[in-house]
Amino acid sequence: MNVNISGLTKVYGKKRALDGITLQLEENKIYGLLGRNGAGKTTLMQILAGQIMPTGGSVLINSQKPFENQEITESICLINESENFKKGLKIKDILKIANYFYPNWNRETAEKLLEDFYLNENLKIKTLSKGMESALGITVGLASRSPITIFDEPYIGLDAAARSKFYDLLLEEYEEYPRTLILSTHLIDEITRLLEEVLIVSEGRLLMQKNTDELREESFVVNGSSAAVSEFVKNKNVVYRKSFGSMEQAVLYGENRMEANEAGLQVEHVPVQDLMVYLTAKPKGGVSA
Ligand SMILES: Nc1ncnc2c1ncn2[C@@H]1O[C@H](COP(=O)(O)OP(=O)(O)OP(=O)(O)O)[C@@H](O)[C@H]1O
Repeated sequence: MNVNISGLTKVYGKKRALDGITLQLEENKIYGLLGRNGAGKTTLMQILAGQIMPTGGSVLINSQKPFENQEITESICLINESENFKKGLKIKDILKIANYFYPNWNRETAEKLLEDFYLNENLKIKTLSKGMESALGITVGLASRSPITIFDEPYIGLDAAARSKFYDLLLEEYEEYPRTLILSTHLIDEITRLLEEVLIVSEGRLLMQKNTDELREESFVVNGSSAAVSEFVKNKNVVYRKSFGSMEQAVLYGENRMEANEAGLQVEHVPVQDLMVYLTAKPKGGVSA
């Protein structure tokens, strides 16, 4: 399913949660939706999933508006950080509802994932720990096999081993049954390897949409003498700079790392999480994609 978002705004009272977002998502890719607290990620995902209405602009999924449009919403599964399931139900009830709601629901996958996360179908939602509830959300999200599956920080309470299992299961499922996956998380460096494209949102605006490999190639840290670094960064896009005595470090975005090598500077990789922090820092605000 293709997603076309144009000039999308969402206003809550005086707050512009989304402020003119334009982007396209292609079918069967894994996207990372990144940004600081309050950037507008959840709002964007809820609009995509047809759960809330935009204030302005348009969202078209296969040329249709998603809001209260069952033909579209049954093809989208949004798993939130918490409160995905009614407390009084049992896990097996959730699976039955999911089977009814999602046309591509796969019962065997759900059973396998429950086993992988050591969850018993007879447990009531209200007895689940935070981590167990997250594992159930992940199970429903992956077993839904929805053409657009969105995970909004789905790892609350999951320990590092369970998160790592989630990432592996997600890749396994995606390889076997490709779909569009949108992941939003603050644990950015954990998921970077999964992402084909990175989207960074800041203060309701899309700051960047880039292929992850290109992003890695075009962003880097240079270290060297202050004189050499100052000379190199002239007229370049520097997103962060720090001095240590006579030495200096600079982080560049959208530049050619070969030039830094040729200038004799020490060049290092910059983690996407750090890059996001630099790009969304105030007062600089960021740079164009
Ligand atoms: N229902 C609402 N009523 C009023 N303001 C809201 C509502 N939902 C979101 N907002 C505001 O809109 C802005 C964007 O919120 P949103 O939850 O989309 O951000 P986010 O990027 O998902 O943040 P986080 O990473 O902290 O979850 C915030 O300033 C938030 O306070």
